Amino acid sequence: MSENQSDFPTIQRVSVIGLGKLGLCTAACFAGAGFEVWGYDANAEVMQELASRRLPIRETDLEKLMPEAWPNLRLAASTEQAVNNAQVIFIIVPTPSGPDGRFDNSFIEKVLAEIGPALKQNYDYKVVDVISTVMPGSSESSFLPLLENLSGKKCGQGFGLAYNPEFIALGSVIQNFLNPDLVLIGCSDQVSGHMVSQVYERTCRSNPKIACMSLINAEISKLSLNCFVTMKISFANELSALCSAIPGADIDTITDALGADTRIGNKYISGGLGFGGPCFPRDNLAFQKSANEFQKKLSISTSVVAANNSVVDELSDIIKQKVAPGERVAILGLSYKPQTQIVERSQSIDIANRLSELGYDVAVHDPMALDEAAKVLTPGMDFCPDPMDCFKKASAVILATNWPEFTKLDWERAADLSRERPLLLDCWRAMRSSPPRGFSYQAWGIGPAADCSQDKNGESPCSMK
Ligand SMILES: NC(=O)c1ccc[n+]([C@@H]2O[C@H](COP(=O)([O-])OP(=O)(O)OC[C@H]3O[C@@H](n4cnc5c(N)ncnc54)[C@H](O)[C@@H]3O)[C@@H](O)[C@H]2O)c1
Ligand SMILES: O=c1ccn([C@@H]2O[C@H](COP(=O)(O)OP(=O)(O)O[C@H]3O[C@H](CO)[C@@H](O)[C@H](O)[C@H]3O)[C@@H](O)[C@H]2O)c(=O)[nH]1
Repeated sequence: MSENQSDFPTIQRVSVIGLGKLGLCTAACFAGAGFEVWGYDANAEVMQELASRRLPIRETDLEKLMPEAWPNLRLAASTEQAVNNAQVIFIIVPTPSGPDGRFDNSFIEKVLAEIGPALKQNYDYKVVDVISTVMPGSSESSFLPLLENLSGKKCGQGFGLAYNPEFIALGSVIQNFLNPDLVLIGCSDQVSGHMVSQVYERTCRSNPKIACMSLINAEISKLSLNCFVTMKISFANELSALCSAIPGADIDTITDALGADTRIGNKYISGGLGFGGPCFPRDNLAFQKSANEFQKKLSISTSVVAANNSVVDELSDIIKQKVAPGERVAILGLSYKPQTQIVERSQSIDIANRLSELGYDVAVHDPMALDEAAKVLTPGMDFCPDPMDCFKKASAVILATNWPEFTKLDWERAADLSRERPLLLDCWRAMRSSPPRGFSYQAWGIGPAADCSQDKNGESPCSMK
């Protein structure tokens, strides 16, 4: 294959199959960059909403992007039409984790079963690009043979295959998509790699590194990257536990210094409650499972999961030491991170359930996630749409998810409603600079001598960073 750029087709038309939380944002970003985008989702309600120019999902900046995107966004009537009308076909359907921790490819395979016959009828070179997170080895062992069988064409000659996972966090999907550090493209052949690269070169505003590699290397890279980041998070969280036990220690001072070393970097070392959500916890398990299939063990990844699980033990131990079972513990924040109603694998939920099992009277509040939380919390907890109701006769309050709203609560009233001087356990040190009066304030990651409520001059040593 020649290296001459003019040998590669210019990309003007793409399609996106699966218009969910990631897919719709992807389609909007490509359309906003000027591509003709053909979107298709199997859910008729999603298609109806979009046909009426309503957004079926909420994501920061999506609405702002749509005036540029709508004119280029077309709705396909079927997968077949999405294939016929595009040069690159992006697939972003769910890959739920099975009971053994492996990602399930059945949604992708269902889409490929429709794409294969459509490729057969087309004579131009099209690239099928899987964005959904998959197990290493899926492209070569499953996707490629399926497409070859159904299209009657050879991959790399009659069509191309790419695996091109995204590194985007919910709540900042658009920002992350348009300004990535890295675009990862696994491809079956050089032409496919160039075709997919072109789409990102035109769409991304951050001039990212575009890493083109084999399909298997991209599959391993995706899981490695996420698991490496969780290792950083868990390292900082273990350090937080250690600092909590050492007089005078301060996690924020330490991680500020560590983060200044560019070998470490200052992102994802907050020292908090631990990671949850629909991605990180699943990725570690899938990575371990994948290694097992090659008769290898990933001891670091295993330890990361154990360290992440231990945060709940550490925090419930603090409560057990200071509050007797039967007393009321208020938990503020249930979603796995602020600004979302997603509670999947949320550490806050795990803490609430643990304390309830231990016999505490648990009251919960979240600005957005109460309804979702009700589906996964142990029955019998007190659900408080008004956060003030949580404080009534509470002996302890855990600031679990770092919603900015919580620092702005009427803390004087909260203290009045609670029992005499309740424990306020601040998992993210959100209120360390001005701990509310009337509470016994304990910031996770701050050693005992720096306990803000014990300063003899009436000043807060926690503000002395
Ligand atoms: N959401 C994230 O932050 C994120 C980040 C990185 C990677 N991912 C990965 O992206 C994939 C999708 O995640 P999501 O959060 O967008 O999921 P989602 O459930 O929000 O959306 C998936 C969409 O696919 C549609 N769909 C299912 N089967 C289909 C079919 N046969 N044809 C057409 N449409 C079909 C569904 O109707 C749904 O709208 C997953 O593999 C996930 O792991 C997600
Ligand atoms: O210093 C930190 C930073 C994050 N977290 C936790 O980590 C989890 C994940 O947070 P975030 O990365 O903001 O959200 P996700 O939407 O889960 O995004 C992750 O998962 C996606 C799916 O794989 C990837 O695409 C993203 O790159 C990756 O950041 C949350 O529970 C956070 O509270 C910490 O505990 N400490």
